[in-house]
Amino acid sequence: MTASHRTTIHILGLGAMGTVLAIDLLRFTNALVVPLFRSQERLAQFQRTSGNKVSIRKLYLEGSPLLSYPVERSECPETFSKKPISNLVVTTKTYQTKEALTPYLPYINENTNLILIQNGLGVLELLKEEIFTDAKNRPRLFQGVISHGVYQDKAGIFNHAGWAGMKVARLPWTDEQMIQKRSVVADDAANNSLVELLTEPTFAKEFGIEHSTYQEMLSGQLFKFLVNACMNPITAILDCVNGEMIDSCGPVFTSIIDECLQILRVAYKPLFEYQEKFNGNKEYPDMDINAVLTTSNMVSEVTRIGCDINSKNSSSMRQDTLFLRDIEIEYINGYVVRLASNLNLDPNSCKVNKTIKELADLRLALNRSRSINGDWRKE
Ligand SMILES: NC(=O)C1=CN([C@@H]2O[C@H](COP(=O)(O)OP(=O)(O)OC[C@H]3O[C@@H](n4cnc5c(N)ncnc54)[C@H](OP(=O)(O)O)[C@@H]3O)[C@@H](O)[C@H]2O)C=CC1
Ligand SMILES: CC(C)(CO)C(=O)C(=O)O
Repeated sequence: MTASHRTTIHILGLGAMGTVLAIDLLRFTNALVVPLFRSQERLAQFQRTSGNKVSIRKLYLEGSPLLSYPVERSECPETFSKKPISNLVVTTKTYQTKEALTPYLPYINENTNLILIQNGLGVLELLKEEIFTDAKNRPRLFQGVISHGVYQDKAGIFNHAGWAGMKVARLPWTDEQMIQKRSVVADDAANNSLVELLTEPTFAKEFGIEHSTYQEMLSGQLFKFLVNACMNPITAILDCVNGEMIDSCGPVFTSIIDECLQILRVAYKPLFEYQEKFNGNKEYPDMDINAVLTTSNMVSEVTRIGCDINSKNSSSMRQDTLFLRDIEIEYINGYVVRLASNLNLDPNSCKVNKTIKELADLRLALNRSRSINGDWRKE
């Protein structure tokens, strides 16, 4: 990339994740960062209340400084320039993806780089089956598995609480492209404008970017999925802070993880067979997935990451149930239930995750009903 060249990157979903990414792109690259809002009203609100600036408090830095950077351009469907989009980041909640993308579909084509930065699984299937159904006009797709932790406080300020990086890889549109050669990574690093931007040395170091093959990213995505499949619904259902359940969560985590892994092993068979087929072949990276994604290892990893490292955190799903917002359960435990059905597995094979999903939905419904009808326990 020449010094004068400026990459434009649109961000659809300027919430916690959109903001943490936008700030570091503005700090460490010369990219033109363009947030896309849902409506003229939300765009005007951003311009009025923030003075066209994105801000975040870096809690992990000495003195917790509040960083603010001006945004040169921001748009919404009504004001959009109607030019093709080169690079698009999607940082909405998973269940908001389709609605958010719809107004911009005429400007997304086979030359667009689209990166999903979201938790959970299932959005790839949604893009294939409901959004980009014409195989000839599909964007180049990427996934970011992000482990940074950001929450919005009562004053509306985003707080970057945990620095933990992001794994990035190109997503395959077909199952046959699931296992990638190292050359795919090298080619994108040299020729793809989005990857070039995300791997610019200063930005990549400061944001913690790890660019890899799909199978390497996927193993990290399944790992993170298991963390979310345990931590998010259980903290929401019990209405507790992550660390409060550290001494007693082992049995329920074991049931959730064991069932998820049995289903994921069928759905992602090429990944679980990777080691015996590809390790030792220089064209592919070596991986040890079967040592990492075991029930006992994952129960201790989920407990360590969820309840110990994030002990003082309130999970994103619990936060959503407290603020009466929709929850991402269909893309976490609900995803495993849909997989079991799509794979024609015995309905009993997903009964733990089905029950956990139903209880999380019930928790949200109960909180919503109490906000209207009052809390009967206090009467
Ligand atoms: N927060 C965290 O620490 C982490 C979050 N994640 C994952 O990242 C993803 C994003 O989460 P997070 O950033 O926390 O979510 P937020 O709710 O903070 O942000 C979502 C943003 O999307 C915007 N949005 C929704 N619908 C539209 C639309 N139709 N058009 C334009 N913008 C829209 C929302 O705007 P509006 O206000 O108008 O609704 C909001 O600004 C989730 O999948 C989450 O699980 C992953 C790791 C950590
Ligand atoms: C890691 C964890 C569970 C931290 O709370 C998280 O990812 C979330 O809250 O969504």
